[in-house]
Amino acid sequence: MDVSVNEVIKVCLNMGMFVSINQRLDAEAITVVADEFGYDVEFLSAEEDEIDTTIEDNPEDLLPRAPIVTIMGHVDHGKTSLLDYIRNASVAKGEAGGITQHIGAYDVMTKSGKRVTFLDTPGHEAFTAMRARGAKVTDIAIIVVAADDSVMPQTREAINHAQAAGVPIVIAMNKIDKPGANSEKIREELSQMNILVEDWGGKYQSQEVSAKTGLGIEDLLEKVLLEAELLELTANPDRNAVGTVIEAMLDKGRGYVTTVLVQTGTLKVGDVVLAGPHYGRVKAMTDHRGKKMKQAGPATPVQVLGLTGAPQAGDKIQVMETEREARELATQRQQLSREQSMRTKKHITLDEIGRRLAIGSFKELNVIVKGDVDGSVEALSDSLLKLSTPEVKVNILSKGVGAISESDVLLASASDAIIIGFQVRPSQSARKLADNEQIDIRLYSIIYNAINEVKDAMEGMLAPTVQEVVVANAEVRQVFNITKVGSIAGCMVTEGSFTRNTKVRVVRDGIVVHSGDISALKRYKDDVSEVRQGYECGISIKGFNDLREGDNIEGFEEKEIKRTL
Ligand SMILES: Nc1nc2c(ncn2[C@@H]2O[C@H](COP(=O)(O)OP(=O)(O)OP(=O)(O)O)[C@@H](O)[C@H]2O)c(=O)[nH]1
Repeated sequence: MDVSVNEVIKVCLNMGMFVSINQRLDAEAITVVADEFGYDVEFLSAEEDEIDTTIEDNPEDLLPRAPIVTIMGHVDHGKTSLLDYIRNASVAKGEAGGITQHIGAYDVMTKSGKRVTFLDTPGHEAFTAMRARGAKVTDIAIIVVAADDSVMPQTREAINHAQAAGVPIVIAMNKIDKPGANSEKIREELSQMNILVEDWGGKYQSQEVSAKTGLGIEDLLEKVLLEAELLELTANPDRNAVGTVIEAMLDKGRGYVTTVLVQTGTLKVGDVVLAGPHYGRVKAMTDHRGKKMKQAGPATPVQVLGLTGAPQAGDKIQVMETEREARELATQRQQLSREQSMRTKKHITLDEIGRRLAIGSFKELNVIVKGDVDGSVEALSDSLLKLSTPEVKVNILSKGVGAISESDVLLASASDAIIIGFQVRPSQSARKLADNEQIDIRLYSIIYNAINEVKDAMEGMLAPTVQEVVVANAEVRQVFNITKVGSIAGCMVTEGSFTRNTKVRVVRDGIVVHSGDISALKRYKDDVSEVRQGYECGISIKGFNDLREGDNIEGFEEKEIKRTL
């Protein structure tokens, strides 16, 4: 802007911001300061802001590359077994020698001579955690369903997570060797969630497999390859490599060991790389059998030695021209991340919708719905979908019964969604993660309120509303049933304080089982007016005698919240 630092500082001070010359301003402050001097600010996205890793490739330089596959599914349906079988089967084909190591990813050759790369951290949590960090690695998801079991909650979740990411799905019906296996039942159950497999005239490929005997696994890989062909996956091997960090650790003998999945270009021994806030020169590379490699092309997983620290899974890694440039950028990133750990990135909230509508950048509202019973989840999801307007589309990314979990919060973070809970609560860890990630979790006990609030937000007119604010929490440690009085819960107040007038909710396994008022609040035998955090007390609840050990009693107040749009 061609103004002196002192002038900038003066403007900041006038706005009540006490800044120093070394301080970074946030986007909002920058806009205001620039405006003072008659400038408009245009923000580039974080990636554009740094170095250009998206060098345009000439179409003629692009060559087909192997697909990158993640395996997801319900607990014990055979994700790990399938990954292990595929890995070991490829060793048997004459490549034996090295001992297979779990380095986070591996690639195999199919019988038809094509390569497929697998991410070796099964499960949708890992998949979505990467996505939440901005890394898009997976091309295709294999959803494993045990044919002797059923489509389970985590099967549904995995499908939702893959779909939210726009990643095509291939179904593997596993454990087909077992006497109780019934793949027809699985097809039926999948169809109920709109996943119609090809055998039933749908678009989803599926394959019966056994991770124990290997039956059907070659066919499964061929189907994955077919799916990959439709995606026309290409990359330019003839450029500086860019990839994603899959995992990293400190090895006593070898220093920092980083598993990298090269996505484009070719990574070579001797290259200088920048990986998140770390850098280094590639000293050596090995594949998942410990075999030394001189170079690694697109879709190849390699273990890299030579970095100065351990980047996080999902960090981007890229080749730099000079070590000096890499070091400077690494230092800059370390400083930025220190500063940014205080701020968090802005995810969508209901209150934020009005602002985004006003600047015309709001086209889709992504929602995750959790509820206490199937009926209410369906009713709520249907009504929310109907709120779509020509301007703003409502997408239900995922819906399900049960407490709001960490995996829900991760999905919200990866897909910029809000979470709506009906008569359910977030688990402790989910609440913490949501705080960190700044995810808007809205809890309702009346469907009508949920729909109205979202509707108002979408019309850009969230009126002042009454919001419930949790003011106290207690754990039920013991329950006494006293004739004529009913049940009294012996509790420990773990947060805030309860008074006799505090409204309460009983939460069991994340689901609200009762809402109402306290009828008695006691310390030992005496009635008291207040009990604070860290104290034990007895609580009984008006008209509710089903208190159980392990329940949580949540105290809340209704506060009028003024919306500022
Ligand atoms: N008979 C039979 N058993 C299988 C098959 N696949 C997996 N199993 C068994 O099922 C159990 C669970 O398999 P895992 O591979 O650990 O399942 P997973 O989905 O990775 O489980 P988590 O890692 O706990 O989520 C193990 O005891 C396996 O031996 C199969 O095709 N046939």
